[in-house]
Amino acid sequence: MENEVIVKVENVSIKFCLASEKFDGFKEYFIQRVKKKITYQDFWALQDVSFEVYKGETLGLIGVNGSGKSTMLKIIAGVMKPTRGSVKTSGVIAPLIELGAGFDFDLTAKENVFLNGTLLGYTREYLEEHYEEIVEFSELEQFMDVPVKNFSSGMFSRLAFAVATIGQPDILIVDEVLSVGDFHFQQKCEARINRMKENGATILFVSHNMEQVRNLCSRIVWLEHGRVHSIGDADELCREYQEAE
Ligand SMILES: Nc1ncnc2c1ncn2[C@@H]1O[C@H](COP(=O)(O)OP(=O)(O)OP(=O)(O)O)[C@@H](O)[C@H]1O
Repeated sequence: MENEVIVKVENVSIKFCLASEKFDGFKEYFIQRVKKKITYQDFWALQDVSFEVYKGETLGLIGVNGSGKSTMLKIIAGVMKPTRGSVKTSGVIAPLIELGAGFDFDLTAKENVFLNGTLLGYTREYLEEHYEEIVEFSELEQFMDVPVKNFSSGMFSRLAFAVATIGQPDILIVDEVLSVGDFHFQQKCEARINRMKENGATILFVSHNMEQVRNLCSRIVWLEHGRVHSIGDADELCREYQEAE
């Protein structure tokens, strides 16, 4: 169906309570809390954000640091609940948000493929079937029996990306993960995302790399201080955004 809405974000706002003081540790925080000496301030990270994502499109979220992009993606992924408003999604979502969040550093790369893959919802059979593909994509053939605590951050990210992207989700959420790894690996990641796109996935993409945003996205939602600044064509808004920076 043409222009089928697959993600509908309606009047989303989210409030965080920020402590007005900083504490050196939990003990100090606890004492001050018991003494009722802590005051809290409301901070609205997103205010009244609405937009729609159409099936098969790649939509980019842009905005300066702290404008609310990651928070918006986490709400769409279901990791956070909005204080007000609603998000409706249809289909399977693969969130590439905090890569390797479920990894156990004492386990080997191979053990982590099965641990993390299971956490991401893949069955053991599916993981066994795709194991070689994961190893090949991450280019870590010689390191699969090494505990991941000995991995460099690039090696770690390569493995985490390879595991997280073996499926074909309906909605792929990509938050800054293309900045991981070296240039060669970034290109491989971009190609894999493009393949998912060709296979019909709808993609929500956050990056500070405007070239990547232009390459992958057709439409943009530009956030400013947690509000929608504008929504429109990727080339046009990327140009305007870069000129405003
Ligand atoms: N769990 C939280 N508790 C308190 N404040 C938070 C929390 N998560 C995010 N924030 C605040 O919400 C605002 C938006 O953060 P967010 O990470 O969504 O921004 P962003 O646009 O993704 O930034 P960046 O480009 O730096 O990744 C920031 O001011 C951040 O400090």
